[in-house]
Amino acid sequence: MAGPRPVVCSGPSGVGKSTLLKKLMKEYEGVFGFSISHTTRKPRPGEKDGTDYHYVTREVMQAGIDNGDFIESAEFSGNLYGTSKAAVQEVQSKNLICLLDIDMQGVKNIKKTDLNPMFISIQPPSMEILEKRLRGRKTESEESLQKRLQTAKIEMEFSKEPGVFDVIIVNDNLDDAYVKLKETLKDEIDKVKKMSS
Ligand SMILES: Nc1nc2c(ncn2[C@@H]2O[C@H](COP(=O)(O)OP(=O)(O)O)[C@@H](O)[C@H]2O)c(=O)[nH]1
Ligand SMILES: Nc1ncnc2c1ncn2[C@@H]1O[C@H](COP(=O)(O)OP(=O)(O)O)[C@@H](O)[C@H]1O
Repeated sequence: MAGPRPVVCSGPSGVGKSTLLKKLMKEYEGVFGFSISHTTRKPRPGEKDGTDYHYVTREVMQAGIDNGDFIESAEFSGNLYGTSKAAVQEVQSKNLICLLDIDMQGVKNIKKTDLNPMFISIQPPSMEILEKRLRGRKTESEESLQKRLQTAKIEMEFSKEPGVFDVIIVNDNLDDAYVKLKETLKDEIDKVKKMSS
């Protein structure tokens, strides 16, 4: 039987998706499970293979895609990213709320599947603040940063299309955005807690 309804979080690079999702998983251990995507990008300092992503070569990833192992996949800023069927099944088999952190193309493609998640858009207060956060993270080269900012503009336009997202959260003050995220997910959190008690 299918578990609780999955949750998709999407938004431009540097907006704070990972920060918010990590907070959520820390506070609600045993409620949420992260869908660990595959990517061809290199791990950043502090990122762990099998926790943040499965880091693979383009050849391995493409073979998996050709083999039908992925629910969706996309090219983002020169790298491949994708959600494997196994990643989602792993979380759902434990009856946890499956959290997916995916880009705009992933959102479009997931809408064509029967996953039926809640779609949440995380937005920056402004493009200036987004750039400041991305620079402050110190993970990107100038070239990668510019690419991400270009894509961010397209993602921001997409998020304004009616009916794409169920909820829009502006991540200005982190604590406020986190409270809004928790409020959005309150009913699902309560359901999972009740089932496991
Ligand atoms: N379509 C899709 N996008 C993904 C997947 N995993 C991560 N992404 C997106 O890829 C983009 C780049 O992710 P990442 O390299 O970790 O950079 P960050 O967003 O700046 O932390 C982000 O928009 C993620 O949401 C996936 O499995 N599928
Ligand atoms: N509300 C916020 N105010 C200030 N800085 C933030 C806020 N949310 C996240 N950050 C910082 O912005 C940077 C990008 O956040 P991150 O979670 O990596 O974004 P994403 O996963 O969306 O790419 C990180 O350095 C993070 O600590």
